[in-house]
This record gives sequence, structure tokens and C-alpha cells, in this order.
Amino acid sequence: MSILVLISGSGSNLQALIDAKLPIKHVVSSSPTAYGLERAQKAGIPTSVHSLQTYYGDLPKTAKGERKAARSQFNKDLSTKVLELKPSLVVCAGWMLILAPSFLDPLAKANVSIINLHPALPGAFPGINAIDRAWEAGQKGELSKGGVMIHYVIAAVDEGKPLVVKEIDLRKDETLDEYTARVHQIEHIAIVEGTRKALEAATN
Ligand SMILES: Nc1nc2c(c(=O)[nH]1)N[C@@H](CN(C=O)c1ccc(C(=O)N[C@@H](CCC(=O)O)C(=O)O)cc1)CN2
Ligand SMILES: NCC(=O)N[C@@H]1O[C@H](COP(=O)([O-])[O-])[C@@H](O)[C@H]1O
Repeated sequence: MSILVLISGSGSNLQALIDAKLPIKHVVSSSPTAYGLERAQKAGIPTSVHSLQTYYGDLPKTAKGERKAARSQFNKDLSTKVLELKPSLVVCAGWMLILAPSFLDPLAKANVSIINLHPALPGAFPGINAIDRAWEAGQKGELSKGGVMIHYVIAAVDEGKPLVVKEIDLRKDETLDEYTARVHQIEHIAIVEGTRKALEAATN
């Protein structure tokens, strides 16, 4: 049993997985400057970088067709790299790119599940900046609960079946930084719990 972790940034959730002694086989970062790469290397975990910018090269943003093709190849090549490493499970721990069917389909065919950490409750604030959006809704009195979930990854972003859901109360007298710090604390618990659950499901 082993997991492959996808990251894009600081890697504090990767660090939670490392500290919990989960069987991490490899870490792939979408960014060559992600601090999470240093965390993995310090823990003796092999790493690699798979950068979308490398596939885009000098293509201008107006070259929509060529960029779409490049992004599909990025996803296909990522699936090849991942499947060559034969993980039991892929964990998106702050992976900040939407995964295309050219990645999802080969993994589904190989029965390799993918899970993701998302800092919101099921059905709320899909996509990026979910922490800020939840906090703002709380400040406006529109929402009393934020949260964190670990969910299976499907093509529809952040709509896969939840594995772990943890609610967090939204407080009017709390700054964004204070709320964010609480969310991160819960994330680090949820990602270990969710990864253990998904690993168990993958082996049964
Ligand atoms: N097909 C799926 N891909 C991903 C999922 C998913 O559920 N299905 N979860 C995400 C993680 N994530 C939220 O939890 C997320 C990350 C990034 C984005 C996004 O819009 N990315 C943009 C780039 C954003 C930017 O850099 O400013 C993009 O990919 O073009 C949405 C959701 C992981 N992938
Ligand atoms: N939609 C996904 C998303 O927004 N994920 C966010 O990326 C961060 C990664 O932090 P890390 O690199 O320190 O683990 C996490 O805090 C999580 O909220």
C-alpha cells in the first residue's frame, strides 16, 4: 500500500501526512518552487515536478486551441507518470489545477482512486479561494458554518463523494487570518483521517 501526493505550494498538508507516517511513495508538484518539495526531500521521499507552464511554453493566452491541447497532454503525461509509480491512492494536497479526463480516465481504468482536500463543506464554494469566500459569507451573516472536506475526485470540481466532513463555526468577531488558521488546523486532521479511510477502502 502506498500513496502518491500531488501538491502545488507550501505542503503543510503533505507535512501532516508525513508526520502521521502514511506510506508516501512519491510527491509530484505542479510548481518547481513549492516548499512542499523541500518537506518531501527532508523526509526522504522522492519528488518530481510536473509544470503546466512547461507545456504552455511561449504559447500566448490567445492561443486557446493550442493551450487546450497542451493542457490535455499535460494531464495525459501526468497520468502516465503516476501509473508508472503504481500507487494505491493519489492524494491532492493543495494541488491547484483542475484535473482533466485525460488524467482521470486512465487512473479510473487502473482502479487508482484520487482524493482531494477542500476547505469548504459539500456543495459550498467549489474551486479556489474557498476559505476567503466562506469567511466573507460569515461576515455578511449569510452563513454560520464553514468547514473542510476530503472527497473523491471526479471531473466535476469538488463534487465527488465526501469521505470526511468537518464543520467549522464562522465567527463575526474573527479576522480572515484567524479563521484561516483554524481551517488549516482542521485540514491537517482531516487529510490524515481521509487518507487512512481511502487507503482502507482501496485495499478491501
Ligand atoms: N477534476 C477535478 N480536478 C480537481 C479537483 C476536483 O474535484 N476535480 N479538486 C481540485 C482542488 N481544488 C479544490 O479543492 C481546485 C484547485 C484549483 C482549481 C482551479 O480553478 N484551478 C485553475 C487555476 C487557478 C489559478 O491558478 O488561479 C485551473 O486549473 O485552471 C479548482 C479547484 C484539484 N483538481
Ligand atoms: N481547492 C483546493 C484548495 O484551495 N486547497 C487549499 O490549498 C492549501 C494547501 O496548503 P498546503 O500546500 O500548505 O498543504 C490548503 O490550505 C487548502 O485549503
